[in-house]
Amino acid sequence: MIVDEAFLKSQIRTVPDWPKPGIQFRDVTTIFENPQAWRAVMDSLIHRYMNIEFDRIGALDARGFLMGSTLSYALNKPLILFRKKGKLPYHTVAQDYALEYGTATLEVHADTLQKGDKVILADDLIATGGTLLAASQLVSQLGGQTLEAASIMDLPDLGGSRKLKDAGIPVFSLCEFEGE
Ligand SMILES: O=P(O)(O)OC[C@H]1O[C@H](OP(=O)(O)OP(=O)(O)O)[C@H](O)[C@@H]1O
Ligand SMILES: Nc1ncnc2[nH]cnc12
Repeated sequence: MIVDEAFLKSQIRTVPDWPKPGIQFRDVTTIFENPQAWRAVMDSLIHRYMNIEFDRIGALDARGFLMGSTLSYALNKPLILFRKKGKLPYHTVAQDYALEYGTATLEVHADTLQKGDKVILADDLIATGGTLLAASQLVSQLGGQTLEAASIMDLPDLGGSRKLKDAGIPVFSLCEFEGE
């Protein structure tokens, strides 16, 4: 089962000029508020990963937490939280990255992975790819491997999915906003 792309796109709100002029903000809160759309999104992702061998789900702060949590529950896999800087209490490893509208640092607990672990990363959206690339660099730094990066939507005009693929990270998105 895979959600219909046109239906999914129609359920995502676009907010022009937020948080900065020129940015078309793709607002996924409208998916979370819509049980039919949210269930279709999560059923699609669960279906994709239910027969694949992997060890952990990595969820990206903040909207990726909702996807990662649901996948972890449904597939009975450990959940790793990749958090924005300064939120995790124990020993961490950190990676700086650039966003469409700023810079940030992602952290994860240093003992969150075992060497050789295969990880599925989950985030709502791929724009420049900086966030997912930073998470996959942290996975590699800890001796793991990113099996795939899963997102609800890809914004290919910003080049992120291409950048991830070029870095050897397979990408899966349920819909794309291209040239719009
Ligand atoms: O592909 P990229 O250019 O890295 O952009 C994608 C990231 O940007 C958004 O998060 P944001 O950093 O705005 O933070 P939030 O989830 O805390 O709102 C989105 O949820 C992704 O995590
Ligand atoms: N255009 C966009 N819409 C929503 N979230 C984003 N994160 C980075 N770019 C974004």
